[in-house]
Amino acid sequence: MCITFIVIANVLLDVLRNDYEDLFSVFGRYTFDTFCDIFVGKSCNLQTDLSNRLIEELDALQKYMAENSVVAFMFGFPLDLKALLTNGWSMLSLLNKLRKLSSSMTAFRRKELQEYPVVGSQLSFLDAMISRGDLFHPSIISKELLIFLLAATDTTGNGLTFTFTLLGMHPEIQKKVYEEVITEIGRDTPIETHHLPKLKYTERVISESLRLLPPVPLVARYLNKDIQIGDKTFPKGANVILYTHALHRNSKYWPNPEKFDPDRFLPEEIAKRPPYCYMTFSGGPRNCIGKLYAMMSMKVVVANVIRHFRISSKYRSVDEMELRGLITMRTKGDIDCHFSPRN
Ligand code: HEM
Repeated sequence: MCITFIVIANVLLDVLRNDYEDLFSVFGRYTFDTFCDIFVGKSCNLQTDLSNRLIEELDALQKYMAENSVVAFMFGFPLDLKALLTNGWSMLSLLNKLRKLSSSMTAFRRKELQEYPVVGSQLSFLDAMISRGDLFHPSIISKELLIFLLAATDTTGNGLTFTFTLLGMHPEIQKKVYEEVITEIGRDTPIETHHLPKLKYTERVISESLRLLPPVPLVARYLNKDIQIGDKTFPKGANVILYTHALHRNSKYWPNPEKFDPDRFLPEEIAKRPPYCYMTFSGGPRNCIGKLYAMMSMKVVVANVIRHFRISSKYRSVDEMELRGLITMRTKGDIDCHFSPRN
């Protein structure tokens, strides 16, 4: 898996050397390409094929879905009529396009597997589902694939965009990450799986970035029984939103919460906090299944990019970013973060 991240992260270096439109799309394209290789077993090359607008379309879809569901959630209507009339058709046609994409990926892989069977660790996630027809009915395989595609792409892509921006805002922290990467891996040595556990400071930086700017700012639950919290009862049947973004800025758990301080994630500091005050990947039985995959992917990219580029940003505090929290969080417009090649 690590080798796929590396190969695709090397293409990313070329992307960053040239002009690009929007940084969220750049990292979204990287995550989508790794997803296709690892989960589907098919290269998609979105990083180089800029005519393919899938990442931008995913963002538009999210906007439409959020407009509909937020109002539905607030007023209990099944859908917001105004939003539905203005963008309902676009939303449905984008959803349909994604369903078709996921079905065609499944059909493609099913055919390939018949012609060139693969076994064991060579199986992609999709191959594994296809080859276990006893567990996965064909009709649910492409739906599962689509859920993973949606859950994996924006989240990791936005997390990377925020991490680099925070590194650009904090040159002293950037220097420490650079030094760790050069000491533990070197400038040109290909990154391998065994290097990753050594990047302890880099990992703290990523965790802290995901605290301060969580790519998924909230999680939702439907209560199937009454829940008592302190002196409040939340009734059965209610929809509840847990606002991760606010929890991560609560000074009771995170002193000076707006400060970017990776040492909050030193083992001894983690031990001082209740575990559920860090909800980037949610918690409990329905937490994020892709957490380790995401952390591995992000570590590879941060290490590979930082040894080739200096990063800068004009922001002096996270308050200066105009954030837009829908299903995932990003900035309203372009984010200010720049990459200049190291000599
Ligand atoms: C930085 C990157 C990521 C973040 C911040 C993130 C965060 C989350 C959060 C907050 C949830 C909601 C869980 C809940 O409702 O309690 C979730 C669900 C999920 N995530 Fe992630 N995720 C990330 C990357 C990934 C990746 C890379 C994958 C796939 C490889 C993935 C797959 C999933 C799936 C399938 C679910 C649904 C789980 C379920 O409902 O049972 N995520 N993620």
